[in-house]
Amino acid sequence: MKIGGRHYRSLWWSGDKDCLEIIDQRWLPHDFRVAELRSLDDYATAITEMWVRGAPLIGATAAYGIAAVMRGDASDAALSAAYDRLHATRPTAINLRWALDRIQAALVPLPVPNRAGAALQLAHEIADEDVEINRRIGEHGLTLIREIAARKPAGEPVRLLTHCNAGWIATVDWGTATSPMYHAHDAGIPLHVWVDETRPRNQGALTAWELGSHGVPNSYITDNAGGHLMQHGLVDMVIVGTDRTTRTGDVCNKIGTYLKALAAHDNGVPFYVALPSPTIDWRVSDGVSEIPIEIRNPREVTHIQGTGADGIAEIRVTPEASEARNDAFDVTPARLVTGLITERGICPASEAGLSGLFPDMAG
Ligand SMILES: CSC[C@H]1O[C@H](OP(=O)(O)O)[C@H](O)[C@@H]1O
Repeated sequence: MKIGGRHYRSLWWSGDKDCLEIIDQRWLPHDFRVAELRSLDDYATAITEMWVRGAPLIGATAAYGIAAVMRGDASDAALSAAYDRLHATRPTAINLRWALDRIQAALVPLPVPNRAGAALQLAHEIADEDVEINRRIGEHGLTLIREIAARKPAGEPVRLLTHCNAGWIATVDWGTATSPMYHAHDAGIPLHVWVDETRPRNQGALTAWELGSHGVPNSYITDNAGGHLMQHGLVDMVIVGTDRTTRTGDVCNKIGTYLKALAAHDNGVPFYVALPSPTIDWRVSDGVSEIPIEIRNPREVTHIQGTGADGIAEIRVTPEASEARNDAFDVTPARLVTGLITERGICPASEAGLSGLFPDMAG
């Protein structure tokens, strides 16, 4: 992703500073700030407080967190403590466990003196793999957008709707749901993206910011508008990301995704999910009953962050005494999902579909 003409990943290891540098998403879209993560506390705070967010990016950050700890203490005890601390940061995105399990399995058999170097190398590999996975998701998703474009008069934009930010800034690069958008835009296909604001944290503003930075036309809409736009024939396809998808194709994603899927189903609008394979949880079959849903601080609901004459500020939107509940994710049953766009191709949201593409992982 280019910002001001310079290519950035969402995070990168700085050999000079001997730390991980991240784009600190707390201040986006109003301010572009880079933060440095050094200690285990830094990494845990960055994930918990959403300095970095998005399932794939959380996983990559955790891998670098283990690598950072190994540079100081590569003992079994330190590895185990770091795993537990990072695993406890956020419960829903499966990429966190996937990355921690992968790096722990690689390090445990190694002699302690070899672990720091191996951990950093594996963290780099996880980050690089994410970029390639998302690039391929973009290529496969592009075929769907091309098919829609072919049915339209020349020059008429393909209208996509997306929820939350499953974009470049939710991954190391490209994004998942946004990757097909970038590929289609770069291929010259006219697009218009309806971007759900995505209360309570308004991650849609991140999507609007990154799409705008790449020149992709988009409109920021309220979460409640999507169904209405579909009823009026203004949405050709919905494409969202996921934080954890079951082996049967149930899709856990940002709160509100389920409602969009219901509206899409009711209006015959294709509903696709961009799904990197590290986001598949092969251990669970029923998403609604088995996926842990993160309950976040109600303050994220009662207050909203924005910018104005005095810079970035947070204001209360509810009465002082109001209580709030902040479930951060919901689960869309596979029956409402038209298809899953993976790095290996597009498949139905079903156990047969996923195991057909990933026989080496399905077990
Ligand atoms: C490419 S996965 C992005 C996924 O993660 C987001 O959740 P959060 O912002 O809380 O980390 C959202 O569910 C996105 O779809």
